[in-house]
Amino acid sequence: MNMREQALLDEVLALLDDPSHRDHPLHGALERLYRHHLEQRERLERLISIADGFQQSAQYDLHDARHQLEHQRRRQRKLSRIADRFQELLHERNQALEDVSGQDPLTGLANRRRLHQHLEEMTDDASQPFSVAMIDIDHFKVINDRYGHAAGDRALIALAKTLTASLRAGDLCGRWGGEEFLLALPTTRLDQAECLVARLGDRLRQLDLALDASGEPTTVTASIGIAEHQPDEDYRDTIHRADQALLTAKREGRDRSRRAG
Ligand SMILES: Nc1nc2c(ncn2[C@@H]2O[C@H](COP(=O)(O)OP(=O)(O)OP(=O)(O)O)[C@@H](O)[C@H]2O)c(=O)[nH]1
Repeated sequence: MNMREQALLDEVLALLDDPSHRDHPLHGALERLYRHHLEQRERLERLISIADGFQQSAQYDLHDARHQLEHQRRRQRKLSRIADRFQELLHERNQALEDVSGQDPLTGLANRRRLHQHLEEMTDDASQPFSVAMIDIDHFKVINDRYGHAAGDRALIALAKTLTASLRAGDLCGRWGGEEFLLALPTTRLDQAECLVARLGDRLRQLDLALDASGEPTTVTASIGIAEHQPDEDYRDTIHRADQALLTAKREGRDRSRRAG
């Protein structure tokens, strides 16, 4: 209540208390008005105090909710860090297992590590010539884009099967990475390797990957680079030459093989 209001009320109360005004005709009405005003003021103060209470409790609730939300967020961030680390560990472990087993997990073919070991052994046996062939499936990205990654995986498995089924005993087919395969062909001169690779190219071309829902055959072609190991050559250099020949095959239009010089 402000001071002016209080002064007015004091004045009214003094008038009401003054015995000389007791018989005044407006005395009763003024007294009722005064009491009514006091009651109204009391009610208003109660309402204000209830509203204050509500506001305070709402502030507490809001503060509490913010606190809980922040706590939840911190927990979520921590959990997601743990999950990420767990994924990393799992990945590292799988990688380690894959390395040890020497097997590509998708196709079951020899992995890159195993191919290295194998070629190193072949190089050590200096009495035997050998050739390598690097095979890269043409436009494989289109398969993934058109039919999805899972279908792409199925296609790689089917291609790997076709490759291994077409090889001679003693030949090794491995997955060099992605949609690239490497053949290690013992006791094989470049001409023989070229014949073998031509046969493989035909088989791959004829393979229906059966990915199209309409029943239309899905086929692919491959580009292949071949190189014969040279005496005293590091097998990595032989692979490099096969890779260069493969690039030439790609450049010259794909679906063909090229010999390394
Ligand atoms: N589904 C699946 N796709 C793979 C895998 N590894 C590699 N790829 C895909 O193979 C495709 C390779 O694409 P590019 O390197 O552009 O080669 P490309 O489309 O075959 O074209 P060219 O080699 O130039 O004829 C990419 O779409 C990769 O995602 C795999 O393990 N699974």
